[in-house]
Amino acid sequence: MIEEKGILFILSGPSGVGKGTVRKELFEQKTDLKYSISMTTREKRPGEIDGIDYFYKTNEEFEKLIQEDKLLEYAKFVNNYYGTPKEYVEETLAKGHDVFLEIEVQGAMQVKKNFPEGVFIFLFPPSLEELKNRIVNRGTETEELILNRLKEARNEIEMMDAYDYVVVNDDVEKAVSKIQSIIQSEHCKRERIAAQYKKLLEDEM
Ligand SMILES: Nc1ncnc2c1ncn2[C@@H]1O[C@H](COP(=O)(O)OP(=O)(O)OP(=O)(O)O)[C@@H](O)[C@H]1O
Ligand SMILES: Nc1nc2c(ncn2[C@@H]2O[C@H](COP(=O)(O)O)[C@@H](O)[C@H]2O)c(=O)[nH]1
Repeated sequence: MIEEKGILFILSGPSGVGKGTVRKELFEQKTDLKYSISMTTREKRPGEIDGIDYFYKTNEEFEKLIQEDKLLEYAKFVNNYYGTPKEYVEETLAKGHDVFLEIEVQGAMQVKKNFPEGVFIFLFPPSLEELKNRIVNRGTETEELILNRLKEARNEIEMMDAYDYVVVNDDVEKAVSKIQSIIQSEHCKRERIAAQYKKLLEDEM
């Protein structure tokens, strides 16, 4: 029997590189991917909606989810918890849909341990200066939080080699188009494996 599970795509990279912007644009264009909405303990930003941007949790609620093993991965990032709901991802993949995660690097490395067959994409800034400009100009963080996020960014960039693909986000449209190509290419790889498997079965008959 040929396995028809969906593919897990993980988009990661330093804070402010444009993961959310690129992911939103990708989902404007590509509708058959399923986005896994994360859980977080951070404060809602103006305009964010519970159940669309994140599922907002208290620390106690989040720690209960950890204890109950309800998260595929989680990380503490600049004093807040972030995590991926396990059941949603597993059930959606089992139904044959591709799932897309947009998460930071520590979490991506946990996913890699449990889902080595996932496709790991690192979004890279055109420069560290531009990364800083993007976080500052977004205007959602205090100066202290911006500095903390930039400090993390240096460690995160060092993990780039653990990823399958690196996409430079100098231009949103170009980055989305590259991610679309990666998705197509991964599907072609799976089709090749399925075809080889089918041929093997036919040869045995
Ligand atoms: N290619 C780009 N060129 C110029 N500005 C960009 C580009 N991509 C994203 N931005 C801008 O950079 C800022 C940060 O983008 P975004 O919030 O998507 O980053 P992020 O990686 O999701 O950040 P975080 O990890 O902190 O959530 C936003 O103001 C966004 O409009
Ligand atoms: N490990 C995880 N990281 C996540 C998840 N959802 C989002 N994130 C990442 O956290 C930082 C900060 O996000 P922000 O919304 O406060 O700017 C960013 O890198 C996100 O990609 C998750 O489920 N797990």
